[in-house]
Amino acid sequence: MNAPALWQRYRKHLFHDPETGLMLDVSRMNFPDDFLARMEPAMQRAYAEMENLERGAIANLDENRMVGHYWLRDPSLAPSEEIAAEIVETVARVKEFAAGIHGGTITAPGGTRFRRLLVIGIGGSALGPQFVADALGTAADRLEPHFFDNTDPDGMDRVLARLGNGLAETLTVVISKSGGTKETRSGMLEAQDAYRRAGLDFHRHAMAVTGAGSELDRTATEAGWLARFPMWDWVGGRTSETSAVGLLPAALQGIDIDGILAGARQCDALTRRRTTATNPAALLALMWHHATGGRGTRDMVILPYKDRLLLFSRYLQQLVMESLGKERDRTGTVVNQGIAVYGNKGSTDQHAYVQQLREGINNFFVTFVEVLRDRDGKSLEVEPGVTSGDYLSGFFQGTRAALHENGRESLTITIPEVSPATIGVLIALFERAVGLYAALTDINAYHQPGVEAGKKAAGVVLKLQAEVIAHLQGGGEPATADEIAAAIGRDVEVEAVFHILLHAAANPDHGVRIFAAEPLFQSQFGTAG
Ligand SMILES: O=P(O)(O)OC[C@H]1O[C@H](O)[C@H](O)[C@@H](O)[C@@H]1O
Repeated sequence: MNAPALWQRYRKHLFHDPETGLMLDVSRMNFPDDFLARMEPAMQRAYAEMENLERGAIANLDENRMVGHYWLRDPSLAPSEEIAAEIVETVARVKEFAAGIHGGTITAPGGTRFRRLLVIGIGGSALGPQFVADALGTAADRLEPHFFDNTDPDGMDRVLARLGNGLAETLTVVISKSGGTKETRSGMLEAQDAYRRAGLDFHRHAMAVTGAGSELDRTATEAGWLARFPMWDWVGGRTSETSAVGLLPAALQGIDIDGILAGARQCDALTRRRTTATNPAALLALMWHHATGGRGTRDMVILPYKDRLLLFSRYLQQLVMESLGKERDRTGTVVNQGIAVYGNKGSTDQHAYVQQLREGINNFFVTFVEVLRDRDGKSLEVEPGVTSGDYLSGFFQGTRAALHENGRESLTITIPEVSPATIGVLIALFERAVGLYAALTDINAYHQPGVEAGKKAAGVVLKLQAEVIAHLQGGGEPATADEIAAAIGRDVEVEAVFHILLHAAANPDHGVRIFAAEPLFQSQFGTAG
């Protein structure tokens, strides 16, 4: 297609909303001229389904739950006065608590002002807060955010080292919808121990965001933590950024959460439209369907040309892949659905994998995110008449053109700047696009049966570990993994026994020693000493 034809295609399909500044360009996606018309009946059915969802239908049938994240930014949509009131009250409490911290009416013991924030969570209880904290953080942040988002001891030590002697002025927020996630519980116990070792009362520095009555809720209540904020069963982890999960850490950091909510609300109104050409989420969902055949045959590469949006792809990996990556569709048919998501930021990624995108296997489509504003204020000229921001924009446009010239598809989301409102827009845009795409492909986007398997398997490993360690601590001569597995009647699990022994021998915690041999699996293990 020559330049005039491309310009015509660009103008024909360009979505632009003057109020939010949001633009969506799908012109470099090679969908046939009749594609949108062919998909319209299915799209209308998806709109109808989404309207029912917003009215409070049990849209998550597998867990018999409503799906209410849209109500979080417009409580008037909630299906009951009670839910609407809970939403309004929670936002008010979040803002009130943050104001108390910032104003110094809520302090650590001895009147110490809180200056740092340690958020402990994983999955949807960390990825959204991390994305927003990075995207909107500045040197003027009221509390400096830090995260435990894994059960990695060294990872937590690194964060604690950065906090140094600052635990006394660190407020810890433990986030877990279920209240029972083991990684988050490990993080809480590790943090609690660090406060203890610093001679501090953890409960006077701790808050929780969790489901009412959960294990975490009970812990926080019994220990008298500073505050607890609710998570509801009609908000999924990966769609919880506009609930207290995201709003509390953001408000404590000093971010304008009303701006985030307003942007999301405005985008929700746009993506509620039933005229496809004017609905950016519908256009996104249709482009995903075109690019992947509704089967996930191509990967979604997220390429924001803005450092502040570096974590957007990690956030979208959960939102898209945990929603769409399902074994069965809603009829029970095995479909093994999903769309893989990866990417970091441009132009940096041009020096990493864009080579493959340009010339290699054509198994992807790119989602560029263009941010028009370069920075606050003017830039210096890095060349006569050229700024670094001009280069960034030039590299975005050049990469988009270079991919197109070689038959590689891309779409471009443009926002005027990175702000609370535009971050709210981006979050809401993809939440809706995922929901609409799931409707098009008959998937329940709102449950995650697959993650339970991994959790159960971890429990089996830890039970086996207890048997192995007990056997070794019972004395006896050093023995190989084969001999130990046989001795505890676990011959079949000998490989797992071997991994358990290798890990135990690498750490001082269980008193296990390796007497190394080659090949390695003939090494013997015994108790140290
Ligand atoms: O918030 P929590 O209950 O601790 O759950 C944290 C995460 O756990 C699992 O991985 C779920 O699949 C995620 O959707 C959830 O965000």
